[in-house]
Amino acid sequence: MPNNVFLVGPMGAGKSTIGRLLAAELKVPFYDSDRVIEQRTGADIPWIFDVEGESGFRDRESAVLAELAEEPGAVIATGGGIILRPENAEVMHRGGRVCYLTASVEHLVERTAKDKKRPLLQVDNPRQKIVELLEQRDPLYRAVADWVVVTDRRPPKVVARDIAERLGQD
Ligand SMILES: Nc1ncnc2c1ncn2[C@@H]1O[C@H](COP(=O)(O)OP(=O)(O)O)[C@@H](O)[C@H]1O
Ligand SMILES: O=C(O)C1=C[C@@H](OP(=O)(O)O)[C@@H](O)[C@H](O)C1
Ligand SMILES: [Mg+2]
Repeated sequence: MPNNVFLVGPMGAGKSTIGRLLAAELKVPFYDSDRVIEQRTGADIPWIFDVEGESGFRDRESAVLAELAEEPGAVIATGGGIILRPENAEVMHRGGRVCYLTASVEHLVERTAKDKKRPLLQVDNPRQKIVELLEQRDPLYRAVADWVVVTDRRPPKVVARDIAERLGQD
């Protein structure tokens, strides 16, 4: 039975940042599904969205997730849209435990404003887009998650330790 930890949640929740720290804390490998998709494609995410569309990106994302879920014990940061395809929820359940990382809209807006690598947020009103995505996706994150961790006003290292402790209790 694989014993991976999957981090799910909205853009800016800290999945990539906290995932890396959590893996170091647990001394297990770390994978960020977005980075693996970019390696396999030989192009970055904005290029994939531009040329292949969101559905092309989702196809690649599901294939990479299925591959990473075969790891025996790793921390896997997913992209914010991983829960859009129901089969991905199944794959994560079979592959280990799922932690839903989230934060207030204010924090998500602030944390995602710094770079332009998220195609879905390159709109006139990213805040409104974040709110809409959360409304659509929050129930899906909750449905797949074994537990929820709020990252507001807590540095990534503290959140990583909190998750590591929680994993040790299970
Ligand atoms: N708990 C936190 N407190 C403050 N800043 C954070 C926190 N978690 C992440 N960040 C910052 O927010 C930005 C987005 O984080 P990232 O890990 O890429 O999120 P995600 O992968 O969930 O989209 C990065 O600049 C990161 O340093
Ligand atoms: O929410 C989404 O649909 C997406 C989130 C991104 O990952 P992060 O959640 O790590 O920013 C990345 O997969 C892509 O831009 C699409
Ligand atoms: Mg990320």
